[in-house]
Amino acid sequence: MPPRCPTLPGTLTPFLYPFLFSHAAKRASRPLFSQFQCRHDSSTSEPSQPTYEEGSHLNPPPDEYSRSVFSDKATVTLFAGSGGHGCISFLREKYIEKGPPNGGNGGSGGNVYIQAVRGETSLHKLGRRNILKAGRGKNGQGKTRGGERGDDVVIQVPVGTVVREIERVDPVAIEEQRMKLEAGKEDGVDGNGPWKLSRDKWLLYPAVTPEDVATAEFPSLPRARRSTLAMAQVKAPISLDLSAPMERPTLLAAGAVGGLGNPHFVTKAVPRPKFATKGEEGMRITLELELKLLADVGLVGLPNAGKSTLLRAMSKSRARVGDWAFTTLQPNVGTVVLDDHNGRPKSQAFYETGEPRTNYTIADIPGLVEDAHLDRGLGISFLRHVERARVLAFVIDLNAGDAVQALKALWKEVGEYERMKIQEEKEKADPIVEWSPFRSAQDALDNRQETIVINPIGPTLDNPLAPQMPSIAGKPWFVVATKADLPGTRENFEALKAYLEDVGQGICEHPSGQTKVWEEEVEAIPVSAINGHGTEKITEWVIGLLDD
Ligand SMILES: Nc1nc2c(ncn2[C@@H]2O[C@H](COP(=O)(O)OP(=O)(O)OP(=O)(O)O)[C@@H](O)[C@H]2O)c(=O)[nH]1
Ligand SMILES: [Mg+2]
Repeated sequence: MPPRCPTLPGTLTPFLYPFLFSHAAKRASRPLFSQFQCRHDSSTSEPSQPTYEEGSHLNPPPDEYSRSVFSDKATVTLFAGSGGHGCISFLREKYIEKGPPNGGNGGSGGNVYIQAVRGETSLHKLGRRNILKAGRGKNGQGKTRGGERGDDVVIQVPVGTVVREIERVDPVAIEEQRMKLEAGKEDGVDGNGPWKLSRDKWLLYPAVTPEDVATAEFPSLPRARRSTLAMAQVKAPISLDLSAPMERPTLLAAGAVGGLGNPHFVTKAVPRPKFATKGEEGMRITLELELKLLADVGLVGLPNAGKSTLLRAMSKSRARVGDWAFTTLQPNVGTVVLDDHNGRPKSQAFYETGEPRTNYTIADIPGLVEDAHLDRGLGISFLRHVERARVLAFVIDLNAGDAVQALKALWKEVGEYERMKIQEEKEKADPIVEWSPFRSAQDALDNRQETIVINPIGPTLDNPLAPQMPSIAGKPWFVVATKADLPGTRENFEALKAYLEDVGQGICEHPSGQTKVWEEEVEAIPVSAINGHGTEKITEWVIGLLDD
């Protein structure tokens, strides 16, 4: 791999307007990476002939791209393990002709757990597998040996996943329900008593003939049993918001218990029972998973701004790069490792849990076009990702016209989208009940109708930033001014910087057009992603924002 900051002879030496940059660095109150400075020349003249290292990681040949695999939604069906069958066996020893029963119980089925972990960034693996089955418990064996437990399944999901239950089939609950319904009845439909209907729940000794089965007198079937672990299960219906990494997995579905061996059915009348019970069937749960938090930083920009190149410059991502719009059609998430390769984290940054931060994630979001909020150019599906980043980095191409206008255009789309979402939420939160209490015949003839609005809760248009709503304008943000290596971009950057200063001082309106916004200093960081220059400053800034 080429070095992170390749210094090409004759190019980019005056890179990144040092006089502007050093001023910003001085003002920034977050110098967490003291030893982490990008080397750049002190000359301030514009570059004349940009040349890039062809075929490098940042300017890759077409066959160097990895296929983007990302999914923010998945539906999975989980099967808890079924229990193993009980065993029918008898002691066999010399001089003991008809030994007592000694069949072991079946092992219980495997459990299904869920765990939110750092490092996972997408749900595509789960979406692809679709069905996850815990292992079945092994059958019991002779000499009172119980069956082995089935293998557990742990579903690992990215931090920020929301889990909702769609469907649940719990055979034990169905059985309990059936028993409750038939509890009062003396006899079942076939006159054998309610419990004896379930002949399929019994296992018979191999030597038993079909006639024996038909006429066999079974004892009452034991109640459907749940494993004791079921107490620790997440309450049904499952609804989880896994917004923090979990030290231990949480139990979603406990495996079913195993069947009972034949010693359980010994009575005076039947000292050597030739039957045992089958294991319970495991439950089936269908879950819908959705990624609420995509990454720590979301790159928001117009098409072709250089977002994917920036992601490649900052992480080991092999996102597709191309000199045309819509190269990226679904988010690419990259991880920026903060380690300085000496075994110690490089920064003094910490996760919310207090542990030292070792990395952060960046999502390269597909480009937004004008009227994206009206779903132009797959707009809504792209904008959906914007609200899933903790910090927004607006990527502005300094070589593509007025940077301030580009920033305003991006904020306009984001702001409009947010307004639409709030309106949608408001409609959901205002259940309208149409009610016609006909009190008299006359009333009915008049066809009177009343409309009652119950609990107008949640954010409204008057109060768009009401609590419990994630607000995009309230997220920390900054600007990455990219392609700063190209000639004639400095003025554009200066204008952008001046504009952001005005926004900070309240001279200019916030580009989102909203009033309740994130109010801290907005930094503009010039970079040349294609050369990997200036990206360290982004890391420094992001860490500061994530730490706040
Ligand atoms: N000169 C220069 N060119 C750059 C820089 N960054 C990206 N480019 C070029 O700009 C073009 C677009 O880059 P991408 O990274 O694909 O842009 P994008 O924003 O991901 O584009 P979409 O995915 O289509 O929205 C490519 O030809 C890059 O080589 C830069 O810092 N300097
Ligand atoms: Mg791209």
